[in-house]
Amino acid sequence: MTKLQVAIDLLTTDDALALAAKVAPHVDIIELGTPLIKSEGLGVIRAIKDAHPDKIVFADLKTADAGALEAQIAFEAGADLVTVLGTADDSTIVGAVQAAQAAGKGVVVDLIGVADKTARARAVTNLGVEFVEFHAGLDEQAQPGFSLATLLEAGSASKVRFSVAGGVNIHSIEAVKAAGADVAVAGGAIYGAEDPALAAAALKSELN
Ligand SMILES: O=C([C@H](O)CO)[C@H](O)[C@H](O)COP(=O)(O)O
Repeated sequence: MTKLQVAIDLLTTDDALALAAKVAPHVDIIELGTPLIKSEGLGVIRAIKDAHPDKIVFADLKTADAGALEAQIAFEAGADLVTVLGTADDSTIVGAVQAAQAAGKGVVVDLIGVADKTARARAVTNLGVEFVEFHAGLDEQAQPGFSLATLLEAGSASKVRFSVAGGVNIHSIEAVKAAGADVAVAGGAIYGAEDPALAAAALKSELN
């Protein structure tokens, strides 16, 4: 079954905790967004893991270098999964994977900015990552003509374990599931909703 991941792109630990409390019953994975971690530091990872020990806590580090070190400090702070950029050198990904294996945790490779996402997804899967994120970032989503469909086609073609992030919402989540994604990531569709719990529940029900 496709899991639901909420991406918390808010800027304070208090706001992240408040949102997580509302949506946790409806999601499988709680993601601390890159801007949140940059704003609050690793303490926000510990705060969310302490509040939700039963959830998979995903630290969206978007690591580009020093893979082992960055992964290790996030795992020590309570993260279960960390992201490394697909544009990083293979040695950075391997370093993070080694830190994950030592901690009994996992690495996700974020394909944001990668030209041939399908080929890179296959290559990094061979390095031992948990899954690969087919991701169109917030800036790419804002470009005229952006389409999630291209991302879904690339994910399906990869034949590896993958998640999809790129403005996934109630209108597109069924297509994400149909594409064979292991995880559907939704940020703005949940934290930007008038009732985030209701929005998360509606997204989850599309995946069941
Ligand atoms: O990873 C993300 C982005 O780079 C900012 O950190 C988002 O969390 C991801 O794109 C999911 O958010 P939505 O696109 O708003 O669904």
